Amino acid sequence: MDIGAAESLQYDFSTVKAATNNFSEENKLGRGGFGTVYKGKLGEGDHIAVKRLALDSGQGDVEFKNEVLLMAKLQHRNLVRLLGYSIERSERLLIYEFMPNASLDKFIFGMFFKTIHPFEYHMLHCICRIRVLDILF
Ligand SMILES: Nc1ncnc2c1ncn2[C@@H]1O[C@H](COP(=O)(O)OP(=O)(O)OP(=O)(O)O)[C@@H](O)[C@H]1O
Repeated sequence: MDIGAAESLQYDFSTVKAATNNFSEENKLGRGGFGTVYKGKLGEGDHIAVKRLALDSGQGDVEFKNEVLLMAKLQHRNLVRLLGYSIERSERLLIYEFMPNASLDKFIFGMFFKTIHPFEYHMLHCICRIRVLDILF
């Protein structure tokens, strides 16, 4: 793994915590198989979506950073960008660009892929979270 590249994607945990108003209920966007997602805003910058991974993932730091690096390298106009990650003790956060119409993507993705196995569905959905607005308009 390119440690330098991984470190450059790392966000300060307290900054992300503050950006999501301390992971407040009001900032909650939804919950998936791996944890809860919160809306946040970094300073005067764009909105972000922060996935707070469930604490019992059992994944080591190196594996986690490897996956983040891999996901961050996947860039396409119809893929939601992973901006970075944050780690503090057992806490792991994934920071994505915010998609205003995220709830629609599940519906559309489901229409196309609902016949495949749930695990494959989950993996595909993780990789291909669709930028619904881009596709529809
Ligand atoms: N980048 C994002 N921008 C805006 N909302 C998001 C974003 N990512 C996730 N969400 C919201 O958070 C919810 C949970 O997302 P998450 O990716 O954790 O799980 P999921 O897609 O519902 O299921 P799975 O865990 O099986 O992938 C989504 O349904 C969506 O409403």
